[in-house]
Amino acid sequence: MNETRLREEMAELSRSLFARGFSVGSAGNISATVDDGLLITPTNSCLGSLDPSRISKLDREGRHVDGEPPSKEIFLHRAFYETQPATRAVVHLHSTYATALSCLSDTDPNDCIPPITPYVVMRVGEVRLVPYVRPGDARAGDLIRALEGRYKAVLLANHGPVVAGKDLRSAVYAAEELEETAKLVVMLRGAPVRRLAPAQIDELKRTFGSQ
Ligand SMILES: O=C(O)[C@@H](O)C(=O)COP(=O)(O)O
Ligand SMILES: [Zn+2]
Repeated sequence: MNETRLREEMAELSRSLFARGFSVGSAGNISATVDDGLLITPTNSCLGSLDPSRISKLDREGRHVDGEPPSKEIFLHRAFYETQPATRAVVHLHSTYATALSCLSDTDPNDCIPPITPYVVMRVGEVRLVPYVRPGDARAGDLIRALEGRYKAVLLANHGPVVAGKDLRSAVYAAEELEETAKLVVMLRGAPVRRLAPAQIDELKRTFGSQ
């Protein structure tokens, strides 16, 4: 996909997320790679009204070369690209239920989103909790790098989800699936939930791989 089309797709998908309440105000940020660097939503921008031509562009060294000033979470996004060669897009949201799980003190940090449906296994996989740092703190990048690329999705403690994908649409769809599953997890709290069995999870991974 060429850069012009990618900018348009970033604005379209962001608008769709905003319209359905996955993001409010100026919360969240989205990035995607291009041949000579990456595009990222401008800091303090509203996902509901991005201007494709004003989206920030950074070169391969992370220098701001075009558009409005980039999201302050650039360290977080770059850490995913550095540790996951197949990742081409990263989505960070404050979507309500995933953020609720990121705040609950009894969320298992190694298994924030249990494998309760096939689709969350196929689209998201295991989700790790990353310790709290202030939004925009470069240490968020260090915390992601420490995971050595093993997780496609994480919850930032007391903050919200971050999801990586092989392209922008995949990352957005995975972020949506993570949020919908977080909603189920919150709704089912206290109920005797049946998780998918390891053999069922293995079958899904064998059949569908990482989408
Ligand atoms: O929570 C925050 O402040 C950031 O993580 C965020 O979601 C929005 O920051 P910008 O992308 O810099 O607007
Ligand atoms: Zn945030």
